[in-house]
Amino acid sequence: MACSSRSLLSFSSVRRSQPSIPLISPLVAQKPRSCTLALRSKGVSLICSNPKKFRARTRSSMAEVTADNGKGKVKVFDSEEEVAVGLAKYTADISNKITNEKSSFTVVLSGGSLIHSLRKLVEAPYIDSIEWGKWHVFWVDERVVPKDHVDSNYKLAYDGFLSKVPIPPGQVYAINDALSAEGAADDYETCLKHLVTNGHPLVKENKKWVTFIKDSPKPPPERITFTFPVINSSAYIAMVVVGAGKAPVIEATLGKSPNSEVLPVGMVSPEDEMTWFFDKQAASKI
Ligand SMILES: O=C1O[C@H](COP(=O)(O)O)[C@@H](O)[C@H](O)[C@H]1O
Repeated sequence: MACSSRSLLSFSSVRRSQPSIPLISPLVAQKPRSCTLALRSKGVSLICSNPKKFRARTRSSMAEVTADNGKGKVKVFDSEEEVAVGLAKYTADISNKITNEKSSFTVVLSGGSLIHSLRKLVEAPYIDSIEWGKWHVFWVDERVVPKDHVDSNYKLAYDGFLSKVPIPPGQVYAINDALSAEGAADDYETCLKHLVTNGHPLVKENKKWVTFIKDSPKPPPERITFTFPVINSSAYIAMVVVGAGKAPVIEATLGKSPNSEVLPVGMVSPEDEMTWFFDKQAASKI
């Protein structure tokens, strides 16, 4: 099929429509990156800047603080380890909710640190609770490199996640790495359009679904990315943000005085629910 390729896995098409596109993605970077250029837009409205509004839930081994406002739920965990547990529970719960009702569950991954944060999902009890056969996996952004290249988001996900779970290979949609960035973006868009058929509001979207860039400031320079109409057609979006290095971006995004400079994450708005997963370091400035 159009978005298939020949390297680490074999790929084939699915025959039915994809009712919704849940997305698992980390925070879009503050600095423009190729994969996120299309996402750079207005700032983000205030979210949970007042810690007093937080509703604390403490378990024996995990401290999780959850808040809610117009922009979504914010979960702050004591450590990255606890973020990983919280993310596994969240993902398994949504997967079970969807697969109990539908024949497929579509998950869109990013690259980066997200894959490490998904590690608990491939451990008990989560791994055994999930109907992996109904999963369909896409990438919200991908570097235009061979799929066995160290920079490939596909390879990152395969090594750290996909190789450990029984998702049918034909339901894992990697980019065609034999094409140019432009060709790969068009090809991925065509692939998506074949899968999102009648019944989903996205079928009426006539802007680009997947775009590309060739001069990313962060190497590798060539990337493709979903555009906002596709991202925002997700039912659920998880923003997973860990480490002190991300604290200034989180402050600029969700702090008391959100940066007026345009942050792409401000354009992210899923159909049903947005959930932010932070460790204490990432949330230290909000
Ligand atoms: O280059 C990329 O980086 C971003 C951010 O990664 P992180 O390590 O800071 O979480 C990632 O979301 C994207 O998929 C990847 O291509």
